[in-house]
Amino acid sequence: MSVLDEILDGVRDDLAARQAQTPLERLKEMAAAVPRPQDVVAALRRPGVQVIAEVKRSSPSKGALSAIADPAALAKDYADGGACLISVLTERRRFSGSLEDLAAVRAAVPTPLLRKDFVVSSYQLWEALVHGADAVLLIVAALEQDALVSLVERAESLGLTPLVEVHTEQEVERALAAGATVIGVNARDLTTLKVDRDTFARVAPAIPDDRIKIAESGVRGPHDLLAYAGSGADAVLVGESLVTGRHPRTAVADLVTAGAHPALRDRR
Ligand SMILES: O=C(O)c1ccccc1NCC(=O)[C@H](O)[C@H](O)COP(=O)(O)O
Repeated sequence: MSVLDEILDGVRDDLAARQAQTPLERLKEMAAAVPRPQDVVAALRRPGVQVIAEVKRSSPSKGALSAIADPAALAKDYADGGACLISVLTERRRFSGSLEDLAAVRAAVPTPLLRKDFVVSSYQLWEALVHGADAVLLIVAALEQDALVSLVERAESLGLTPLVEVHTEQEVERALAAGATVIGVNARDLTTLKVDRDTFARVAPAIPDDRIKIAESGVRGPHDLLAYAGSGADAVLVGESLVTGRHPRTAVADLVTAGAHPALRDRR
């Protein structure tokens, strides 16, 4: 069984437990009381290469990364550094995240938020909405095509922006067939966990220019942002190097400064 399959098994078990505790109808009532999600596409279309900063405590590939006792404080650093979107991992077993982290970050910053999880059911979209997300990750490799299409449609109908994640050209075809506007190319192969920074340059040409292209994983600093930008990335998603570094606000600000270089503005 691949790591991704193991993660998905745990996600489904945890999801069943939450569904038993909070029926969908109750979640829908709660969603009626939260503001409509922000326009993430507009945020990602700003000039230059945008920075998505991730709240990530641990990972299957690296184990424990950072205790992050106060995810809201970290998110404030990210927002102050100029992140255009903050990604909050909510998967519990392998990433030590939670929906409570997402709600705490929502209460602390006005920046748009991405619920980063392994979404397999529309129930998780309602959870994302209730806990303050503006966008949700949908991983092509984790979903049959019918489920992907229906989750993209359902997310959009709730006002959530789906970030559809791919790793190969074939997965780009599936993302496009599902109508994805925002497509993330993950340099990490979720079956082997290996990071290959050349993945974006190989896969991104299959993504039409009217879509938003995000380079995910493996960004150690401005030089990696610039390399991804050179291959056409509109944004980069960064986790490990920010949570393991000593100065997350400065690290985000350095990335934002690199992404705002005049040569990278007005490329769209
Ligand atoms: O990070 C992992 O080990 C991982 C394993 C299996 C599925 C997903 C995984 N990570 C999610 C991500 O894609 C990253 O958190 C995100 O792209 C940031 O990457 P990085 O900057 O390399 O932490």
